[in-house]
Amino acid sequence: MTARILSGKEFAARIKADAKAEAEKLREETGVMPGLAVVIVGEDPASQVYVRNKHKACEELGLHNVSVEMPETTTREELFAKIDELNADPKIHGILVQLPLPKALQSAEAEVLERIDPNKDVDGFHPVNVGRLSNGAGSLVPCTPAGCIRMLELADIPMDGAKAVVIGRSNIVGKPMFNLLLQHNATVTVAHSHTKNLAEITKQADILVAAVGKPGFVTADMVKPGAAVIDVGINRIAPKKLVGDVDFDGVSEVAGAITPVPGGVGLLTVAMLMQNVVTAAKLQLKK
Ligand SMILES: Nc1nc(=O)c2c([nH]1)NC[C@@H]1CN(c3ccc(C(=O)N[C@@H](CCC(=O)O)C(=O)O)cc3)C=[N+]21
Repeated sequence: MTARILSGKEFAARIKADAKAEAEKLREETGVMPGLAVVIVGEDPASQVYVRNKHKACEELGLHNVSVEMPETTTREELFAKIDELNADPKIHGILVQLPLPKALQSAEAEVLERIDPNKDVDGFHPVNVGRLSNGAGSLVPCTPAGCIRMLELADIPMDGAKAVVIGRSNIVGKPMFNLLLQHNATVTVAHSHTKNLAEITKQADILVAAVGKPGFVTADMVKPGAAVIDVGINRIAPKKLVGDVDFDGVSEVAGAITPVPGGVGLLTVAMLMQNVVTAAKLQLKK
């Protein structure tokens, strides 16, 4: 069997088209165009690529967007002041502080994320939004997991009653993915670096999500025939060579559906960010 390739490009286009229509309707009704501010501290080259992709998407949708570039030497107080300014700016509905922060600021990460107005938190990383998601009332949900769920819906891959296994327990992917799959009535297991007999567990999955950060970690012998395999990994193994956490060639012989890297989940992440900017604008107009 050869797996159906779930094209990030195709599903991202549908998510962006929906967000664009919603943004245009909002503009007609209220005169407000949703706006995004991306704050990038320091000069991590990978971060610069992602930030560029986010701005391209904003341009494509006609969203207002600004890029705030701050030097590597930025202090915690300077970053707080910038966030306060964006929180108060009526043209900005979404604020994203690109992670990882430079080393000197990493210990302040939680405080930085909590400084963002929860209704402008388009990453869904603020504890208020984490709590809302956990309670089943999330509106600003982390973009990568939300994009994966939307893709499963659009691809008609059933979650209700399915057995889902998520490998990885990060705040950005693993934990929110667990909550979203659970809300869609999947039976969810979260596996991680201390999990014993991992292959035995992953082989039961109808939906397998890999968010580990290790190139080629998921191999064909770990996958149930016909499963949907979602590869969240982004591993740069050479300057221009990006691979996922899944051994794509081997696993695509066993799986029923699989996302490629690049061209998979990364594109869904950016598309769902656009949707979150529109959702955030609506939340603020309601107040
Ligand atoms: N506060 C915050 N929010 C984030 O959402 C966030 C972040 N920090 N830090 C880094 C990660 C990573 N991320 C990606 C965005 C786009 C692609 C993307 O567009 N990928 C393309 C091309 C990638 C390439 O060619 O390098 C693809 O997979 O085809 C990937 C990864 C957002 N992140």
